[in-house]
Amino acid sequence: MGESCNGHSNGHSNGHSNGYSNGTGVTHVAAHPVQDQSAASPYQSVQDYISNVRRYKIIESTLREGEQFVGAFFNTETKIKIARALDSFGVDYIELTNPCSSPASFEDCKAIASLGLKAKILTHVRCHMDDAKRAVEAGVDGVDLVIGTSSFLRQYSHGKSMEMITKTALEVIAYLRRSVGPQPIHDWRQINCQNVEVRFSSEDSFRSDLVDLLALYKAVDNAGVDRVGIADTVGGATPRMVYDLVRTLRGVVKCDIECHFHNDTGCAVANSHTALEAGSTHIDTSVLGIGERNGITSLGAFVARMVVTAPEYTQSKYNLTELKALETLVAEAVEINIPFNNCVTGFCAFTHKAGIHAKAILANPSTYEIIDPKIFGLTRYISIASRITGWNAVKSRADQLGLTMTDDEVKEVTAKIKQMADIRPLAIDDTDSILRSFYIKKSYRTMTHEYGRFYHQGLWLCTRSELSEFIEELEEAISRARTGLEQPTSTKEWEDIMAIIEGLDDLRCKALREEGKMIQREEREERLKREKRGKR
Ligand SMILES: CC(=O)SCCNC(=O)CCNC(=O)[C@H](O)C(C)(C)COP(=O)(O)OP(=O)(O)OC[C@H]1O[C@@H](n2cnc3c(N)ncnc32)[C@H](O)[C@@H]1OP(=O)(O)O
Ligand SMILES: O=C(O)CCC(=O)C(=O)O
Repeated sequence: MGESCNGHSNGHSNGHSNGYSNGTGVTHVAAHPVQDQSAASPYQSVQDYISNVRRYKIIESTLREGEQFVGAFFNTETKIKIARALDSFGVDYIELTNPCSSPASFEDCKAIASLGLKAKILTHVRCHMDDAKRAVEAGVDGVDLVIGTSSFLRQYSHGKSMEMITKTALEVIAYLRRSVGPQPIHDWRQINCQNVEVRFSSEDSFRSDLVDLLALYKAVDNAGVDRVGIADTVGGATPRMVYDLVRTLRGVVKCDIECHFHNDTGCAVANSHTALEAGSTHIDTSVLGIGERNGITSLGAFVARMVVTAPEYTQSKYNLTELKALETLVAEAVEINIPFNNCVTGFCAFTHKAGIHAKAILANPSTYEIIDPKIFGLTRYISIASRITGWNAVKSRADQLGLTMTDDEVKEVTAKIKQMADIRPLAIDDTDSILRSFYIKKSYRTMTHEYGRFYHQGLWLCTRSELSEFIEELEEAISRARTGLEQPTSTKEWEDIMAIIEGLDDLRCKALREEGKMIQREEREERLKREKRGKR
């Protein structure tokens, strides 16, 4: 049985107070190292020559894509707070809203670019000369160019043909290159000595013509971009589609490949992982996945996935224990709750309920956990307040509360908990109360019995060592009775226990007085003996 924690339980898990936690009847158990999964875990994907799962980079777009979330409004101060928190978490890039969006967007871009963060600061702009110029003025480390390439976007968004897109893209890329320093035209990559990165991305890549798309990517790659991007703008791609497209593109361009997945059909994290397996190098995320419509790959869910796939890389590169605070910061900024079923930080993400699960979790958490909550600075919990609770879980709770019980007693009290849980949902306080009441009744019986024994044992038959032993036993009994007193379930029980304590205390005083007298007697006898010896 795993070690249990003596901390008190308040029914909250992972620090959330979103209205569910008070009634969940959960209790936390001590962190228990997950069995080493590094060697044999089937969840770590095969590392072939093309896969980047063990060297991926995160382009964090809460301050760009996230600002497209309907509820988002970030003032400058909040943007800076979020940027600093992302930087501290360890993301490689922070992407900001187009500085053309508004005067404040431009100023915020400039302010964040001058913070001196470790993360590179990017801004996301239309593949258009005016936007590119403004991006450079904002002083960012890199510019993410984007333009729609699907027939939908060509017709209904910007109205450009593929030829026009290619022409504009090459002009803008050339401009960005010029704007960042001297041009050793023979080798575009050396221009990077100015530390400005250029990425070119197609919007709606999966609904774009593959031949056109690859030709465009080849052209911009030759023009010297640092990355090309693929975007599943409407969130319709499946992992297999992602694998095919990224794998094909990997064979066409030399530069890095960034991927951006919307979550309309719930595939964003899976698609991100698959993209890395297929040769993508950079993944776009946002905190809690916020973005246009229902958003994109969530940073937290993505690192949860990657800590399983690539534990050493992910844990050494990112400060995972900061995830909760980061998500809380963003959740508060956009006035949402962290969803109950959020990966890692959802309030029940590490809460185990069914008796079979709880027993095994107490013995070894790896039996029902793929991630050790400790990696994220969090705690696992066991719910012990339902009809599907088992005695092993109840025993662990009794241990936490410091209530010593035999297995048979725990089984008896488990039956009582189930009886009550069949009638109505229980909170942790209910089960604790059942446990305590059971314990007090048992202790009361024992105490009454002990009291009688002590009382009748009396003080007159004792030697001094018997008396000391008797006092020790009394003190233990008083302390046990006090434990009962801390957990009374009714006034009557409280009064009974008080009476017992007073009785025991009285006996203890008498015994101490007796002991004192004995000591004095012994000392007097000793003195007399010494005096007698002296006279002789
Ligand atoms: C899928 C994505 O998330 S892509 C990124 C989306 N991000 C944003 O839209 C950033 C926030 N947007 C904004 O602040 C504004 O839309 C701005 C400043 C970019 C443009 O604002 P406006 O000039 O008022 O235009 P509006 O938003 O109505 O329409 C978009 C314009 O961009 C054009 N456009 C769209 N994509 C591109 C592109 N990749 N390259 C060039 N032009 C483009 C459209 O044709 C349209 O131009 P129009 O004025 O000739 O009609
Ligand atoms: O720039 C990109 O790669 C992605 C743009 C975007 O937000 C999208 O297409 O959904």
